[in-house]
Amino acid sequence: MCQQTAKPLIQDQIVFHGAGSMSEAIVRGLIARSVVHADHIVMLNRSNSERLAELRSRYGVTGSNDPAQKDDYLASAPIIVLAMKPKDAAAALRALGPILKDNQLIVSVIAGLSIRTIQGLLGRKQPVVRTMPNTSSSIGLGATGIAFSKEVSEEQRRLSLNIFEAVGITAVIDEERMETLTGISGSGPAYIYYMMEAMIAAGIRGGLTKEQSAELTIQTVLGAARMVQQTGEEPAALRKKVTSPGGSTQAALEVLDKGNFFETIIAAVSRCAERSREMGAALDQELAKDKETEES
Ligand SMILES: NC(=O)C1=CN([C@@H]2O[C@H](COP(=O)(O)OP(=O)(O)OC[C@H]3O[C@@H](n4cnc5c(N)ncnc54)[C@H](OP(=O)(O)O)[C@@H]3O)[C@@H](O)[C@H]2O)C=CC1
Ligand SMILES: O=C(O)[C@@H]1CCC=N1
Repeated sequence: MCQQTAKPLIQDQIVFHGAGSMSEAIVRGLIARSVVHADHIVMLNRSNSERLAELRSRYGVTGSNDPAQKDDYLASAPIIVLAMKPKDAAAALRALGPILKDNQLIVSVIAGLSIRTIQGLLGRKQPVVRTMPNTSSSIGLGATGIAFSKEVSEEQRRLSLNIFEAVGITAVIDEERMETLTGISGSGPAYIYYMMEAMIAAGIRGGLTKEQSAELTIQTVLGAARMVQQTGEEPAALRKKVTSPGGSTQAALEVLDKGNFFETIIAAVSRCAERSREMGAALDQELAKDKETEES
């Protein structure tokens, strides 16, 4: 019997410009869900050859840090995902602009970097999709914020949504809200991991084995998230159901309140958003430098 292999949803080549944690999370998710075939994925970095070898052997993707080869890939790919650290973005965009053609889609995952600054540093009005994913994309449970520049065609919108819907949920938002979203879902996994670290440590201090403490913590976080999702009840209502008056949970929550837990989380989200804006402003200054050089 002839076996039918399903055609991947995305047939276009995707070039990841930057081959770190975030690129890997997206690539892993795309490949695991057969949304893009590994043959159509190219991962580029600046210099780390060992990392490229690891990605090649793990996912079967193409990897390169050879400057001429990288330019060839970048000059022809219909989709380029910008995934370097913000501090490396200005130089990368200045070098990228002159080799691009009009219709190549730029998808940025870079925190703080605005569509206007991307187009300014490229020196051309390229179609740009600004996104803020998170590392849970690697297991298909990502949450990605998306904003489009007006140059993005309907087909390119669909294509970029396909990429991120394949690795989790998406929220199309006004670009001005991207920093707040970063504070919630982009960086959010780190807050949850931090809380889990503390819970595991507390279990160990109380005499549980490391394995027991970790397993119980994981299941508790998983169960709590699923309860909110599946019951549709507000977190506050579910919290009340755990909290018997005068009981142990109430005693624990009183300690959290003494540490101003609720407002501390809100302050952390707010500082995260502010830091994203600061990183964006630093990249804006790079653009201002380009304009000054042009004028002088
Ligand atoms: N990690 C996360 O949870 C999230 C990250 N992001 C965003 O993703 C971006 C990448 O973060 P992350 O993956 O954690 O970073 P990493 O440090 O893990 O990876 C950065 C990658 O960029 C490469 N790089 C640097 N300069 C260039 C260049 N000029 N050309 C090509 N590649 C280059 C590096 O290569 P080499 O190692 O060879 O120098 C490396 O592969 C950031 O802008 C961040 O804001 C967004 C959402 C979540
Ligand atoms: O820490 C950072 O800057 C990036 C952005 C969101 C998650 N990590």
